[in-house]
Amino acid sequence: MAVKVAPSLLAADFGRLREEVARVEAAGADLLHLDVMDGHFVPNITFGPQVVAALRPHSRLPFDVHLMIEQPERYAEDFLAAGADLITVHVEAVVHLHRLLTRLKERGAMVGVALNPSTPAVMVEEVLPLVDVVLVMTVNPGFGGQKFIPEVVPKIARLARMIAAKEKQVLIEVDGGIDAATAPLVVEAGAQILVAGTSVFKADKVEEAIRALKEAGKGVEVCGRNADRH
Ligand SMILES: O=C(CO)[C@@H](O)[C@H](O)COP(=O)(O)O
Ligand SMILES: [Fe+2]
Repeated sequence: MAVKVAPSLLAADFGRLREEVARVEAAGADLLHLDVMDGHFVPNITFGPQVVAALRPHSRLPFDVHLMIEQPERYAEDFLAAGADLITVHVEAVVHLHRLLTRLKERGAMVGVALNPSTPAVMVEEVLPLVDVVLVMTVNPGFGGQKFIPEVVPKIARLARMIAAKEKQVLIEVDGGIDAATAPLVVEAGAQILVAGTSVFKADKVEEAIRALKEAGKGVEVCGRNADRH
């Protein structure tokens, strides 16, 4: 499968969100990554479902909503109603994860589970049959423009092996500090969706930045086989 690129709106100009979405869509983005932060789970606050709903009519891209909030079970359905296609919750933020994922799947959503850099891969093993995506944070969540944490790469490979053993299609998404230099490392370990904020929105040429991320995936076999090297 070709690597997909999900520009993170966190690095966009918040005064011109609609134009910024159009800019990355025209430049070849595959999904739009929307970071929701509550000032509790992470030390930063972004936006709520109203912003997602306001952007929804202006883009054909699948909306990939990354909830960095406590008690996501209180708000996840509001984001679905606002137009999220894929909704991702942090395993560290939910007590009854199986219940929440089941409820969201029943609503027809694509669902993801996210892991902070310090959270082991095994924390998602029991819910793999319920999810479409595992989001591996390659920075500590809360801010854009942080430095990629290379120690997370072996966890991507472990997850890829875990998924291959279950014979269920689950995509691995990576988020934080992804650019043309770090993308090959995560793709080789098994990542299939690359979230990129700074390296896309702050690039001189957005189209070239997206192309460079996709190129990073070419010639690298993904998902499981290369994972054995780690
Ligand atoms: O979820 C987050 C941060 O918590 C990310 O989605 C960032 O927005 C990625 O930004 P860059 O590291 O690519 O600048
Ligand atoms: Fe994110």
